[in-house]
Amino acid sequence: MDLRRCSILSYELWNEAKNLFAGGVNSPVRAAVKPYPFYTRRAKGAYIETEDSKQLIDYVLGYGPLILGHSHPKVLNAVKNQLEKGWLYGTPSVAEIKLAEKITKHVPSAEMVRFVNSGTEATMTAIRLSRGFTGRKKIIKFDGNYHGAHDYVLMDAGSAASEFGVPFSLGIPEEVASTVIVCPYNDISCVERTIRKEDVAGVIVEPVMGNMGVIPPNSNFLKDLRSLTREFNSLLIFDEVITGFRLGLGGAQSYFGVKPDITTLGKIIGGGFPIGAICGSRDVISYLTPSGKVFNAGTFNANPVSMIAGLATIEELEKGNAYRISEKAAKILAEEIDSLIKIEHVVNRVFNFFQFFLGVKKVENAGDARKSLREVYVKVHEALLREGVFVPPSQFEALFTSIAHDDDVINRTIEAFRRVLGEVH
Ligand SMILES: Cc1ncc(COP(=O)(O)O)c(C=O)c1O
Ligand SMILES: NCC(=O)CCC(=O)O
Repeated sequence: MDLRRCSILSYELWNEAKNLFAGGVNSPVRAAVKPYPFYTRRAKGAYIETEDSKQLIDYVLGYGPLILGHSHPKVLNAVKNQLEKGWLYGTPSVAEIKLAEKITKHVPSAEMVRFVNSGTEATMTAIRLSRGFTGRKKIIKFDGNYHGAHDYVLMDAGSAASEFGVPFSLGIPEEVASTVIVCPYNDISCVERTIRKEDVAGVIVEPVMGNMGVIPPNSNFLKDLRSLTREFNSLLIFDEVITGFRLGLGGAQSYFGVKPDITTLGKIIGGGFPIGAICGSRDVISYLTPSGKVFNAGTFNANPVSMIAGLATIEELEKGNAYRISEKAAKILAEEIDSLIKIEHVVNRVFNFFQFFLGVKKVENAGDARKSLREVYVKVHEALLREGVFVPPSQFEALFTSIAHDDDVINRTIEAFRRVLGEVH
Protein backbone atom coordinates (compact mmCIF):
# COMPACT_ATOMS: atom_id res chain seq x y z
CA MET A 1 0.00 0.00 0.00
CA ASP A 2 1.31 3.46 -0.88
CA LEU A 3 0.96 5.33 2.40
CA ARG A 4 2.08 8.59 0.73
CA ARG A 5 -1.25 8.89 -1.08
CA CYS A 6 -3.02 11.88 0.40
CA SER A 7 -6.16 9.99 1.28
CA ILE A 8 -6.52 6.33 2.11
CA LEU A 9 -9.88 5.04 3.27
CA SER A 10 -10.33 3.14 6.51
CA TYR A 11 -11.47 0.11 4.54
CA GLU A 12 -8.17 -0.09 2.62
CA LEU A 13 -6.14 0.45 5.79
CA TRP A 14 -8.12 -2.29 7.54
CA ASN A 15 -7.42 -4.75 4.76
CA GLU A 16 -3.70 -3.99 5.00
CA ALA A 17 -3.77 -4.21 8.82
CA LYS A 18 -5.27 -7.70 8.75
CA ASN A 19 -2.03 -8.93 7.13
CA LEU A 20 0.12 -7.24 9.72
CA PHE A 21 -1.59 -7.67 13.09
CA ALA A 22 -3.41 -10.56 14.78
CA GLY A 23 -7.07 -9.82 14.15
CA GLY A 24 -6.00 -6.62 12.39
CA VAL A 25 -5.40 -4.63 15.60
CA ASN A 26 -3.06 -4.07 18.51
CA SER A 27 -5.70 -4.25 21.24
CA PRO A 28 -8.73 -6.49 20.69
CA VAL A 29 -11.62 -4.12 21.46
CA ARG A 30 -10.64 -2.02 18.45
CA ALA A 31 -11.57 -4.89 16.15
CA ALA A 32 -15.13 -4.85 17.53
CA VAL A 33 -15.98 -1.59 15.70
CA LYS A 34 -18.54 -2.35 12.98
CA PRO A 35 -18.63 -2.91 10.07
CA TYR A 36 -14.82 -2.51 10.29
CA PRO A 37 -12.60 -0.25 12.40
CA PHE A 38 -12.33 3.36 11.26
CA TYR A 39 -8.88 4.94 11.28
CA THR A 40 -8.47 8.24 13.07
CA ARG A 41 -6.72 11.13 11.33
CA ARG A 42 -6.91 13.65 14.18
CA ALA A 43 -9.05 14.50 17.19
CA LYS A 44 -9.99 17.69 19.02
CA GLY A 45 -12.37 18.34 21.91
CA ALA A 46 -15.32 15.94 21.74
CA TYR A 47 -14.67 15.07 18.07
CA ILE A 48 -12.68 12.49 16.16
CA GLU A 49 -11.99 12.98 12.44
CA THR A 50 -11.61 9.72 10.54
CA GLU A 51 -9.47 8.95 7.49
CA ASP A 52 -12.78 8.90 5.62
CA SER A 53 -13.23 12.58 6.59
CA LYS A 54 -16.14 11.84 8.94
CA GLN A 55 -16.57 13.81 12.15
CA LEU A 56 -17.64 11.64 15.08
CA ILE A 57 -18.70 12.72 18.57
CA ASP A 58 -16.58 10.58 20.84
CA TYR A 59 -17.89 8.78 23.96
CA VAL A 60 -14.98 6.33 24.06
CA LEU A 61 -12.35 8.99 24.81
CA GLY A 62 -9.42 6.61 24.49
CA TYR A 63 -11.31 4.19 26.81
CA GLY A 64 -11.45 6.71 29.62
CA PRO A 65 -8.33 8.85 30.02
CA LEU A 66 -9.46 11.92 28.06
CA ILE A 67 -11.62 13.66 30.67
CA LEU A 68 -10.46 16.97 29.14
CA GLY A 69 -11.41 15.84 25.64
CA HIS A 70 -8.93 15.38 22.80
CA SER A 71 -5.87 17.64 22.40
CA HIS A 72 -6.69 19.92 25.33
CA PRO A 73 -4.52 23.06 24.89
CA LYS A 74 -3.16 22.99 28.47
CA VAL A 75 -1.93 19.41 28.07
CA LEU A 76 -0.70 20.04 24.53
CA ASN A 77 1.41 23.04 25.56
CA ALA A 78 2.83 21.28 28.60
CA VAL A 79 3.87 18.29 26.49
CA LYS A 80 5.35 20.50 23.73
CA ASN A 81 7.45 22.34 26.32
CA GLN A 82 8.61 19.07 27.80
CA LEU A 83 9.57 17.64 24.39
CA GLU A 84 11.89 20.63 23.85
CA LYS A 85 13.69 19.57 27.03
CA GLY A 86 13.96 15.87 26.21
CA TRP A 87 11.60 12.96 26.67
CA LEU A 88 13.48 10.25 28.53
CA TYR A 89 16.24 10.76 31.08
CA GLY A 90 16.71 7.46 32.90
CA THR A 91 16.93 9.65 36.00
CA PRO A 92 14.27 11.17 38.23
CA SER A 93 12.76 14.53 37.23
CA VAL A 94 10.85 17.25 39.10
CA ALA A 95 7.59 16.37 37.34
CA GLU A 96 7.34 12.98 39.06
CA ILE A 97 7.52 14.68 42.47
CA LYS A 98 4.83 17.18 41.49
CA LEU A 99 2.49 14.52 40.10
CA ALA A 100 2.96 12.26 43.14
CA GLU A 101 2.23 15.24 45.41
CA LYS A 102 -1.05 15.81 43.58
CA ILE A 103 -1.97 12.15 44.00
CA THR A 104 -1.09 11.98 47.69
CA LYS A 105 -2.96 15.25 48.29
CA HIS A 106 -6.18 14.09 46.66
CA VAL A 107 -6.40 10.30 46.98
CA PRO A 108 -7.18 9.44 50.63
CA SER A 109 -5.29 6.12 50.76
CA ALA A 110 -2.17 7.42 49.01
CA GLU A 111 0.85 8.34 51.11
CA MET A 112 3.43 7.04 48.63
CA VAL A 113 3.35 6.26 44.90
CA ARG A 114 5.17 4.06 42.35
CA PHE A 115 4.71 5.09 38.72
CA VAL A 116 4.59 2.43 36.01
CA ASN A 117 3.38 2.52 32.39
CA SER A 118 -0.07 0.94 32.28
CA GLY A 119 -2.97 -0.16 34.41
CA THR A 120 -1.86 -3.72 33.68
CA GLU A 121 1.52 -3.16 35.30
CA ALA A 122 -0.13 -1.36 38.21
CA THR A 123 -2.47 -4.23 39.14
CA MET A 124 0.23 -6.86 38.55
CA THR A 125 2.53 -5.02 40.94
CA ALA A 126 -0.27 -4.36 43.45
CA ILE A 127 -1.10 -8.07 43.63
CA ARG A 128 2.55 -9.06 43.99
CA LEU A 129 2.87 -6.41 46.69
CA SER A 130 -0.14 -7.75 48.61
CA ARG A 131 1.44 -11.22 48.51
CA GLY A 132 4.88 -9.96 49.49
CA PHE A 133 3.49 -7.84 52.31
CA THR A 134 1.22 -10.49 53.84
CA GLY A 135 3.30 -13.56 53.00
CA ARG A 136 0.10 -15.19 51.67
CA LYS A 137 -0.80 -16.54 48.26
CA LYS A 138 -4.52 -16.34 47.42
CA ILE A 139 -6.26 -13.44 45.70
CA ILE A 140 -10.01 -12.80 45.48
CA LYS A 141 -11.24 -11.05 42.34
CA PHE A 142 -14.73 -10.52 40.93
CA ASP A 143 -16.45 -11.97 37.88
CA GLY A 144 -16.39 -9.40 35.08
CA ASN A 145 -13.86 -7.10 36.72
CA TYR A 146 -11.00 -6.36 34.33
CA HIS A 147 -7.60 -5.49 35.73
CA GLY A 148 -5.47 -5.64 32.60
CA ALA A 149 -3.73 -8.31 30.56
CA HIS A 150 -1.42 -10.22 32.94
CA ASP A 151 -1.50 -13.76 34.33
CA TYR A 152 -2.85 -12.98 37.82
CA VAL A 153 -6.16 -11.53 36.65
CA LEU A 154 -7.33 -13.20 33.42
CA MET A 155 -9.91 -15.33 35.22
CA ASP A 156 -13.53 -14.40 34.49
CA ALA A 157 -12.18 -11.12 33.16
CA GLY A 158 -14.51 -8.51 31.68
CA SER A 159 -13.93 -6.04 28.85
CA ALA A 160 -12.43 -7.49 25.64
CA ALA A 161 -11.70 -10.79 27.41
CA SER A 162 -15.46 -11.33 27.73
CA GLU A 163 -16.35 -9.65 24.43
CA PHE A 164 -14.10 -12.05 22.52
CA GLY A 165 -15.03 -15.13 24.58
CA VAL A 166 -11.73 -15.56 26.45
CA PRO A 167 -12.55 -14.66 30.08
CA PHE A 168 -9.93 -17.33 30.88
CA SER A 169 -6.88 -16.85 28.66
CA LEU A 170 -4.88 -19.76 27.32
CA GLY A 171 -1.27 -19.78 28.40
CA ILE A 172 -1.77 -19.21 32.11
CA PRO A 173 -0.34 -22.08 34.19
CA GLU A 174 -2.87 -23.89 36.37
CA GLU A 175 -0.52 -23.22 39.32
CA VAL A 176 -1.12 -19.49 38.83
CA ALA A 177 -4.84 -19.69 38.05
CA SER A 178 -5.51 -21.77 41.15
CA THR A 179 -4.26 -18.94 43.36
CA VAL A 180 -7.13 -16.69 42.25
CA ILE A 181 -10.66 -17.19 43.55
CA VAL A 182 -13.50 -15.49 41.68
CA CYS A 183 -16.66 -14.25 43.42
CA PRO A 184 -19.72 -12.62 41.81
CA TYR A 185 -19.65 -8.81 42.02
CA ASN A 186 -21.81 -7.41 44.81
CA ASP A 187 -21.87 -10.82 46.55
CA ILE A 188 -20.33 -10.28 49.96
CA SER A 189 -21.29 -13.73 51.25
CA CYS A 190 -18.95 -15.36 48.70
CA VAL A 191 -16.10 -13.14 49.91
CA GLU A 192 -16.89 -13.95 53.53
CA ARG A 193 -16.94 -17.72 52.92
CA THR A 194 -13.68 -17.58 50.99
CA ILE A 195 -11.75 -15.29 53.27
CA ARG A 196 -12.67 -17.45 56.28
CA LYS A 197 -11.22 -20.62 54.79
CA GLU A 198 -8.39 -19.45 52.50
CA ASP A 199 -5.13 -17.67 53.14
CA VAL A 200 -6.11 -14.48 51.29
CA ALA A 201 -3.35 -11.95 50.58
CA GLY A 202 -5.61 -9.43 48.88
CA VAL A 203 -9.04 -8.68 47.48
CA ILE A 204 -8.88 -6.70 44.23
CA VAL A 205 -12.02 -4.90 43.09
CA GLU A 206 -13.18 -2.24 40.67
CA PRO A 207 -15.08 0.02 43.10
CA VAL A 208 -17.43 0.72 40.18
CA MET A 209 -17.34 -2.06 37.59
CA GLY A 210 -16.57 -0.35 34.30
CA ASN A 211 -15.68 -3.39 32.24
CA MET A 212 -19.02 -5.18 31.83
CA GLY A 213 -20.72 -1.96 30.89
CA VAL A 214 -21.13 0.07 34.07
CA ILE A 215 -22.23 -1.68 37.28
CA PRO A 216 -22.32 0.27 40.55
CA PRO A 217 -21.52 -1.35 43.90
CA ASN A 218 -24.54 -2.15 46.08
CA SER A 219 -24.96 0.15 49.05
CA ASN A 220 -22.78 -1.74 51.57
CA PHE A 221 -20.57 -3.79 49.25
CA LEU A 222 -17.40 -1.70 49.50
CA LYS A 223 -17.78 -1.03 53.23
CA ASP A 224 -18.30 -4.74 53.89
CA LEU A 225 -15.22 -5.59 51.81
CA ARG A 226 -13.30 -3.13 53.95
CA SER A 227 -14.40 -4.65 57.25
CA LEU A 228 -13.87 -8.26 56.13
CA THR A 229 -10.37 -7.63 54.77
CA ARG A 230 -9.48 -5.76 57.97
CA GLU A 231 -10.83 -8.56 60.15
CA PHE A 232 -8.80 -11.21 58.31
CA ASN A 233 -5.64 -9.10 57.77
CA SER A 234 -5.91 -9.25 53.99
CA LEU A 235 -5.21 -6.16 51.89
CA LEU A 236 -8.03 -4.40 50.07
CA ILE A 237 -6.96 -3.26 46.60
CA PHE A 238 -9.15 -0.73 44.80
CA ASP A 239 -8.46 -0.81 41.08
CA GLU A 240 -9.19 2.83 40.28
CA VAL A 241 -7.66 2.79 36.79
CA ILE A 242 -11.02 4.05 35.46
CA THR A 243 -12.53 5.75 38.53
CA GLY A 244 -9.36 7.52 39.73
CA PHE A 245 -9.76 11.28 39.07
CA ARG A 246 -12.97 10.51 37.13
CA LEU A 247 -15.41 10.38 40.05
CA GLY A 248 -13.76 13.52 41.41
CA LEU A 249 -10.20 14.24 42.56
CA GLY A 250 -10.37 11.58 45.28
CA GLY A 251 -11.75 8.88 42.97
CA ALA A 252 -14.16 6.18 44.11
CA GLN A 253 -12.65 6.01 47.60
CA SER A 254 -13.73 9.60 48.27
CA TYR A 255 -17.00 9.19 46.39
CA PHE A 256 -18.03 6.16 48.47
CA GLY A 257 -16.05 6.99 51.64
CA VAL A 258 -14.11 3.71 51.82
CA LYS A 259 -10.31 3.69 52.13
CA PRO A 260 -8.44 0.71 50.62
CA ASP A 261 -4.91 -0.42 51.52
CA ILE A 262 -3.60 -0.24 47.96
CA THR A 263 -4.96 1.81 45.05
CA THR A 264 -4.07 1.31 41.42
CA LEU A 265 -4.38 4.26 39.05
CA GLY A 266 -3.84 4.76 35.32
CA LYS A 267 -5.69 6.39 32.39
CA ILE A 268 -6.56 9.96 33.56
CA ILE A 269 -3.39 10.51 35.65
CA GLY A 270 -1.34 10.37 32.43
CA GLY A 271 -3.53 12.85 30.57
CA GLY A 272 -3.77 10.41 27.64
CA PHE A 273 -0.13 9.24 27.71
CA PRO A 274 0.89 5.76 28.92
CA ILE A 275 0.84 5.48 32.70
CA GLY A 276 -0.06 3.42 35.73
CA ALA A 277 0.52 3.89 39.45
CA ILE A 278 0.40 1.89 42.65
CA CYS A 279 -0.24 3.89 45.80
CA GLY A 280 -0.92 3.22 49.43
CA SER A 281 0.36 3.70 52.93
CA ARG A 282 4.04 4.27 53.61
CA ASP A 283 4.56 0.85 55.20
CA VAL A 284 2.97 -1.05 52.28
CA ILE A 285 4.55 0.87 49.38
CA SER A 286 7.97 0.72 51.07
CA TYR A 287 7.93 -3.03 50.37
CA LEU A 288 8.73 -2.22 46.72
CA THR A 289 12.32 -2.28 45.47
CA PRO A 290 14.73 -0.73 46.20
CA SER A 291 13.57 -0.08 49.79
CA GLY A 292 11.80 -3.45 49.99
CA LYS A 293 11.96 -6.90 48.46
CA VAL A 294 8.91 -6.90 46.13
CA PHE A 295 10.42 -6.28 42.72
CA ASN A 296 9.26 -3.58 40.35
CA ALA A 297 11.23 -1.66 37.71
CA GLY A 298 10.74 -0.05 34.31
CA THR A 299 12.74 1.78 31.65
CA PHE A 300 9.81 4.12 31.09
CA ASN A 301 8.54 4.37 34.68
CA ALA A 302 7.75 8.02 35.54
CA ASN A 303 8.76 9.13 32.05
CA PRO A 304 8.68 12.93 31.92
CA VAL A 305 6.11 13.21 29.12
CA SER A 306 3.44 11.18 30.94
CA MET A 307 4.27 12.98 34.20
CA ILE A 308 3.87 16.44 32.64
CA ALA A 309 0.67 15.49 30.79
CA GLY A 310 -0.83 14.05 33.99
CA LEU A 311 0.16 17.09 35.99
CA ALA A 312 -1.40 19.50 33.47
CA THR A 313 -4.57 17.37 33.48
CA ILE A 314 -4.94 17.32 37.26
CA GLU A 315 -4.28 21.07 37.47
CA GLU A 316 -7.16 21.57 35.07
CA LEU A 317 -9.37 19.12 37.00
CA GLU A 318 -8.72 21.04 40.22
CA LYS A 319 -10.67 23.96 38.74
CA GLY A 320 -13.83 21.85 38.91
CA ASN A 321 -15.35 22.63 35.49
CA ALA A 322 -14.48 19.28 33.98
CA TYR A 323 -16.42 17.46 36.71
CA ARG A 324 -19.40 19.83 36.49
CA ILE A 325 -19.67 19.60 32.71
CA SER A 326 -18.92 15.88 32.33
CA GLU A 327 -21.45 14.94 35.02
CA LYS A 328 -24.16 17.15 33.52
CA ALA A 329 -23.53 15.67 30.07
CA ALA A 330 -23.66 12.08 31.31
CA LYS A 331 -26.80 12.72 33.36
CA ILE A 332 -28.75 14.38 30.54
CA LEU A 333 -27.69 11.77 28.01
CA ALA A 334 -28.33 8.78 30.26
CA GLU A 335 -31.81 10.08 31.14
CA GLU A 336 -32.61 10.79 27.51
CA ILE A 337 -31.47 7.33 26.38
CA ASP A 338 -33.54 5.80 29.19
CA SER A 339 -36.65 7.57 27.94
CA LEU A 340 -35.98 6.80 24.25
CA ILE A 341 -35.58 3.00 24.52
CA LYS A 342 -38.98 1.39 24.27
CA ILE A 343 -38.05 -2.23 25.03
CA GLU A 344 -37.05 -3.54 28.47
CA HIS A 345 -33.71 -2.00 29.44
CA VAL A 346 -31.60 -0.47 32.16
CA VAL A 347 -29.20 2.48 32.13
CA ASN A 348 -26.48 2.31 34.81
CA ARG A 349 -24.72 5.61 35.46
CA VAL A 350 -22.24 6.66 38.10
CA PHE A 351 -21.42 10.40 37.95
CA ASN A 352 -19.79 10.88 34.52
CA PHE A 353 -19.78 7.43 32.95
CA PHE A 354 -22.56 5.04 32.04
CA GLN A 355 -23.82 2.22 29.84
CA PHE A 356 -27.24 1.01 28.64
CA PHE A 357 -28.31 -2.64 28.56
CA LEU A 358 -31.15 -3.90 26.39
CA GLY A 359 -33.61 -6.69 27.18
CA VAL A 360 -32.86 -6.85 30.93
CA LYS A 361 -34.49 -5.24 33.97
CA LYS A 362 -31.46 -4.96 36.24
CA VAL A 363 -27.70 -5.34 35.90
CA GLU A 364 -25.99 -5.82 39.27
CA ASN A 365 -23.28 -8.28 38.30
CA ALA A 366 -21.53 -9.76 35.27
CA GLY A 367 -24.12 -12.54 34.94
CA ASP A 368 -26.88 -9.95 34.49
CA ALA A 369 -24.78 -8.06 31.91
CA ARG A 370 -24.22 -11.25 29.90
CA LYS A 371 -28.01 -11.71 29.60
CA SER A 372 -28.51 -8.38 27.81
CA LEU A 373 -29.17 -8.26 24.06
CA ARG A 374 -25.57 -7.74 23.02
CA GLU A 375 -26.22 -8.21 19.31
CA VAL A 376 -28.81 -5.40 19.41
CA TYR A 377 -26.35 -3.18 21.30
CA VAL A 378 -23.80 -3.72 18.51
CA LYS A 379 -26.41 -2.76 15.89
CA VAL A 380 -27.12 0.43 17.84
CA HIS A 381 -23.36 1.16 17.95
CA GLU A 382 -23.11 0.68 14.18
CA ALA A 383 -26.16 2.84 13.45
CA LEU A 384 -24.84 5.57 15.75
CA LEU A 385 -21.55 5.60 13.85
CA ARG A 386 -23.50 6.28 10.65
CA GLU A 387 -25.16 9.17 12.52
CA GLY A 388 -21.78 10.58 13.61
CA VAL A 389 -21.61 9.28 17.20
CA PHE A 390 -18.94 6.87 18.48
CA VAL A 391 -20.07 4.80 21.46
CA PRO A 392 -18.04 1.76 22.57
CA PRO A 393 -18.31 -1.14 20.11
CA SER A 394 -18.78 -3.57 22.98
CA GLN A 395 -21.58 -3.86 25.54
CA PHE A 396 -18.82 -4.56 28.04
CA GLU A 397 -17.31 -1.05 27.92
CA ALA A 398 -18.50 2.34 29.19
CA LEU A 399 -19.57 5.66 27.66
CA PHE A 400 -17.40 8.46 29.05
CA THR A 401 -18.01 12.20 28.97
CA SER A 402 -15.52 15.07 29.24
CA ILE A 403 -15.22 18.83 29.66
CA ALA A 404 -15.71 19.07 25.89
CA HIS A 405 -19.20 17.51 25.98
CA ASP A 406 -21.07 20.81 26.13
CA ASP A 407 -24.77 21.48 25.46
CA ASP A 408 -24.29 21.64 21.70
CA VAL A 409 -22.48 18.29 21.60
CA ILE A 410 -25.12 16.71 23.84
CA ASN A 411 -28.01 18.04 21.76
CA ARG A 412 -26.46 16.65 18.58
CA THR A 413 -25.93 13.33 20.30
CA ILE A 414 -29.53 13.18 21.48
CA GLU A 415 -30.74 13.83 17.93
CA ALA A 416 -28.62 10.91 16.70
CA PHE A 417 -29.89 8.61 19.46
CA ARG A 418 -33.48 9.64 18.64
CA ARG A 419 -33.05 8.57 15.03
CA VAL A 420 -31.34 5.30 15.96
CA LEU A 421 -33.36 4.18 18.98
CA GLY A 422 -36.62 4.82 17.12
CA GLU A 423 -35.71 1.67 15.17
CA VAL A 424 -35.16 -0.56 18.27
CA HIS A 425 -38.35 -2.51 19.05
C1 LIG B 1 -10.18 -1.13 35.92
C2 LIG B 1 -9.04 -1.36 34.98
N1 LIG B 1 -7.90 -1.85 35.45
C3 LIG B 1 -6.83 -2.06 34.67
C4 LIG B 1 -6.89 -1.78 33.32
C5 LIG B 1 -5.69 -2.02 32.47
O1 LIG B 1 -5.12 -0.82 32.09
P1 LIG B 1 -4.18 -0.72 30.79
O2 LIG B 1 -5.06 -0.94 29.61
O3 LIG B 1 -3.60 0.66 30.87
O4 LIG B 1 -3.14 -1.78 30.94
C6 LIG B 1 -8.06 -1.27 32.79
C7 LIG B 1 -8.14 -0.96 31.35
O5 LIG B 1 -9.12 -0.59 30.88
C8 LIG B 1 -9.17 -1.05 33.64
O6 LIG B 1 -10.32 -0.59 33.16
N1 LIG C 1 -12.11 -1.29 29.40
C1 LIG C 1 -10.97 -1.91 28.92
C2 LIG C 1 -10.09 -0.96 28.28
O1 LIG C 1 -10.34 0.22 28.33
C3 LIG C 1 -8.92 -1.44 27.57
C4 LIG C 1 -8.76 -0.80 26.27
C5 LIG C 1 -7.86 -1.63 25.45
O2 LIG C 1 -7.26 -2.58 25.97
O3 LIG C 1 -7.76 -1.37 24.25
